[in-house]
Amino acid sequence: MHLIEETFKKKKPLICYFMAGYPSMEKSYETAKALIDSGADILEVGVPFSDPVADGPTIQVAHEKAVKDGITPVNVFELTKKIKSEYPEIPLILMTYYNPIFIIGEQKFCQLAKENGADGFIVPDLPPEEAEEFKKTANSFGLATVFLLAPTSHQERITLVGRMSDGFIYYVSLTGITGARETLPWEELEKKVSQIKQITGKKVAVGFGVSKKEHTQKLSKISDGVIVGSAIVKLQGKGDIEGIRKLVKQLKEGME
Ligand SMILES: O=P(O)(O)OC[C@@H](O)[C@@H](O)c1c[nH]c2ccccc12
Repeated sequence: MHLIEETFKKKKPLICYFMAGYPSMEKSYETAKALIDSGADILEVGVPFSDPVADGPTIQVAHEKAVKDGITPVNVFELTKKIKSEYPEIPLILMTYYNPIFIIGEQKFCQLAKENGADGFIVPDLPPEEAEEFKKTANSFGLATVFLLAPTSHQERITLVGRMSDGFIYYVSLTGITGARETLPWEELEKKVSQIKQITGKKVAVGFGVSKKEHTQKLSKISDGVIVGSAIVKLQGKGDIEGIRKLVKQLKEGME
């Protein structure tokens, strides 16, 4: 069975996003280790890109600095390889905009991802309607493609994503960009997640805005997994590895 699926079978995972190469290659490796050692079940590895349209200020800054420092997909693959060799049981999902895939080529990108320990992809600017070819290629390498749904997604889109998404569906808690929030639209969230689960029969993990234990506590009751990004990346940028450990432990506490 695929590693992502297996992880969801065992528990409701805490999925942690961080940016590769930020604020340095070494620090991003330390970040990954700290995330896993303090309880992250799945990592989303951010691939730096010059025009991250879905990202809020915190992650934008991370993209910008990593790009300026010359971090390339090749560097990201070096990092995933290193993480995978140390933590073979932790799924690594590359979170990348489509452009780097386009430049390297779908076939080659998937091959490199596979060779370097990745387990799948989330490509936020590749709509499922246009992803048939990429999914086919990724799947031929045994790599998962995870797709997103949002509060604005209707039945037809939900059905399509249900068919296209491997392992789980990423439900975006709110319309807008990534970034830690004080509160989430709980009522709508609960309704939508159960609707998606009912239509697709797939696991649904929720991300966007999650920043504290109170959030993970509520989300783990109404969904199959929780995704956290900006709250981590903020600490990552300061090189605050201890802070990352503390945060992940707290978020994880909410899920037990
Ligand atoms: O940062 P947040 O609000 O905690 O949300 C997770 C998110 O960062 C991560 O999954 C992500 C990073 N970049 C993205 C782009 C699109 C969708 C999702 C993402």
